[in-house]
Amino acid sequence: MRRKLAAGNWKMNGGSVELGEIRTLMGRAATRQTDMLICPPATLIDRMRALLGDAPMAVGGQDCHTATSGAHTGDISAAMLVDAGASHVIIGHSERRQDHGETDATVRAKTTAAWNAGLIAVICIGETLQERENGQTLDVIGAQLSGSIPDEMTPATTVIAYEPVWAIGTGLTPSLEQIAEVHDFIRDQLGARFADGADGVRLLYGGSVKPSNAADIFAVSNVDGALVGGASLKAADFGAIIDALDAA
Ligand SMILES: O=C(CO)COP(=O)(O)O
Repeated sequence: MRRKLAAGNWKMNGGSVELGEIRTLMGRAATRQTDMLICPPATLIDRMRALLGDAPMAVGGQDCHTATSGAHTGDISAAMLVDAGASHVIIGHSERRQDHGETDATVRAKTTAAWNAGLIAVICIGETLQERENGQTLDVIGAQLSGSIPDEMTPATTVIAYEPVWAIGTGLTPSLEQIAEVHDFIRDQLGARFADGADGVRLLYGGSVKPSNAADIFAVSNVDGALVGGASLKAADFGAIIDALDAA
């Protein structure tokens, strides 16, 4: 049985003030029906981990470099994220693919770097609106899966987030049937490629998840949780999403 996971991606938002929002979520972590992960900006990882103390909430980065160290101004290695207190890292978010030209090969190399440092990789995939309108969604997802995930994948080290690019920050979401189609497809693809244990990999849906649509989305087959952007910045909203996941 896969444990559910509520993951928040703060993106390039949040500072000392927003950090305090975490306190109100700490009580919910005690229920442990749903695993919780927050990925704040790298500047907050250390302080967030310290603030959480022993609370069973994971803290993650939003990206890491492929190299372990070296002359890469502005970049952060996976080992540095671990040193700051992170246990997870988001890799291949569509905003990184778009803004920084990250390809499936980049995502694959970063994932290996993350694993080598002991991090759990949250690998993001998803189609653009044009790709969906062209009927290419499953082809795109299939190619991203095979290109982005290294052969050494295990359920313990990997989470996959399906985030349709056109649903991110837009208030738009795919229909429940469309979400089911993609999540079932991802599960099948993983099963075909990774005989052992692919069934244990958690599949998150991301893209305009909010309290009002969370319960419906979490009832969809092969949806094991959510990767939440905007709504994860407000403790009340993220808490309501966690509640929906707990009840699913
Ligand atoms: O990109 C996302 C999470 O990684 C989703 O963002 P929103 O929840 O703001 O649409």
